[in-house]
Amino acid sequence: MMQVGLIGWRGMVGSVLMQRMQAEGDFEHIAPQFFTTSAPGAAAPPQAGPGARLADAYDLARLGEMDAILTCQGGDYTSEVYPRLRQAGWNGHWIDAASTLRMRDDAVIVLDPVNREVIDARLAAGGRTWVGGNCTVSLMLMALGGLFRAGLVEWATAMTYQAASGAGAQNMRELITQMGVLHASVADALADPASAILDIDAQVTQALRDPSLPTAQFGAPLAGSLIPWIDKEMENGQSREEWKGQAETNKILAGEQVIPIDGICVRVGSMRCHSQALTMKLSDDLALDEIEAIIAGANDWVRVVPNRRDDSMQGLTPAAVSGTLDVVVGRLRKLNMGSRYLGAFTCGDQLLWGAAEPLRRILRILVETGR
Ligand SMILES: NC(=O)C1=CN([C@@H]2O[C@H](COP(=O)(O)OP(=O)(O)OC[C@H]3O[C@@H](n4cnc5c(N)ncnc54)[C@H](OP(=O)(O)O)[C@@H]3O)[C@@H](O)[C@H]2O)C=CC1
Ligand SMILES: N[C@@H](CC(=O)OP(=O)(O)O)C(=O)O
Repeated sequence: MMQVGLIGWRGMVGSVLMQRMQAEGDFEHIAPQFFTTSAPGAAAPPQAGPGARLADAYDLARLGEMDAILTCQGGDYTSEVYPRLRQAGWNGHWIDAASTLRMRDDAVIVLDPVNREVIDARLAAGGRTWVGGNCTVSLMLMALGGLFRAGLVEWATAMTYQAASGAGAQNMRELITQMGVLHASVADALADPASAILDIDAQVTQALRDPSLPTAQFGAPLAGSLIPWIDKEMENGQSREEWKGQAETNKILAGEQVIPIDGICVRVGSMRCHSQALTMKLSDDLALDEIEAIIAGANDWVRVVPNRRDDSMQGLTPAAVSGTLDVVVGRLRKLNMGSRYLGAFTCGDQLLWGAAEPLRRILRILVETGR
């Protein structure tokens, strides 16, 4: 059985990964060894078998015994351990949630419902480094990969509405705490049907701007507001999250021509679903029902939501898809700019297809192909 080292398994992404691996019976096909950066020697999760202990995630010798290592520990861990392990001659499979290695030539960004043939080609060529994509990019391609793969997208803009979870567990907590503070600031007035809404609004705005509102994680109020910047600044005026849109999409698709992709990435008060409003220029003037069929036929998880008010309000939202593997696409229509300009709105769980699921699936592919 394949010896698989798991690192970062108790973090937020790692916990979702563990749930999915358990649900899909993945542990029956591997011999797991759980590692830790904080508590070597402590009891390992039950999947490791009776009496199993956590190994030290910085113990290169122990890591080197693994056939595959799957880490959700973060970029600092990858930067510290990956080069040293490879320099020491370790030739196992490294599977990673962090962005650190994504753009390296020897790494494949894995999203097998979209780029299985890229994965297979690299496997056949002896590939050993597999990295999950940026959540926004992976979710866009799960939603609209059919159009991209059919060569129909000349360019695209993605205007995003990204969940707190993309910034980490502490940020999710801070969002809810902010919501609570705002509510508490007007709870009495809310309970009184006769109170004036403009007074309530003024109190909420005051609470939003008050230095006592907890903002240590986001650096700004998110509840009752939004934050139009995600990740670092690039010199060209993009945020790094926006830069990833074109860079990672084109690497995943591995096409011959670069498809221009750009947009503005915005953090909103959603818990764990990223949404995106897209404009695409198509290379062909296809009928809308043909477009919908191409999108819907691309993989088993994408679901086209009819462009109707009720369907959109009930089915095309974080509330509808959170915690599921469904990736919904709707608001599909030709825009006023012309018949080759398509509008779309998509939503998906950023901890599932945006983070854990592509990693779980590449591990399963490695197990099944015996590479
Ligand atoms: N958040 C996201 O949406 C995405 C994240 N990623 C990548 O995944 C990495 C990990 O992200 P995320 O899962 O959010 O990170 P977390 O902060 O939730 O977990 C990272 C590690 O922190 C340690 N830790 C310390 N205290 C706790 C605690 N109370 N509960 C759980 N773990 C704790 C654990 O290491 P130990 O057990 O060794 O102590 C854990 O593995 C990111 O750095 C990023 O590179 C990729 C895609 C999306
Ligand atoms: N940056 C994403 C989360 C993510 O996937 O990041 P990365 O590309 O570093 O894995 C967000 O904040 O929503």
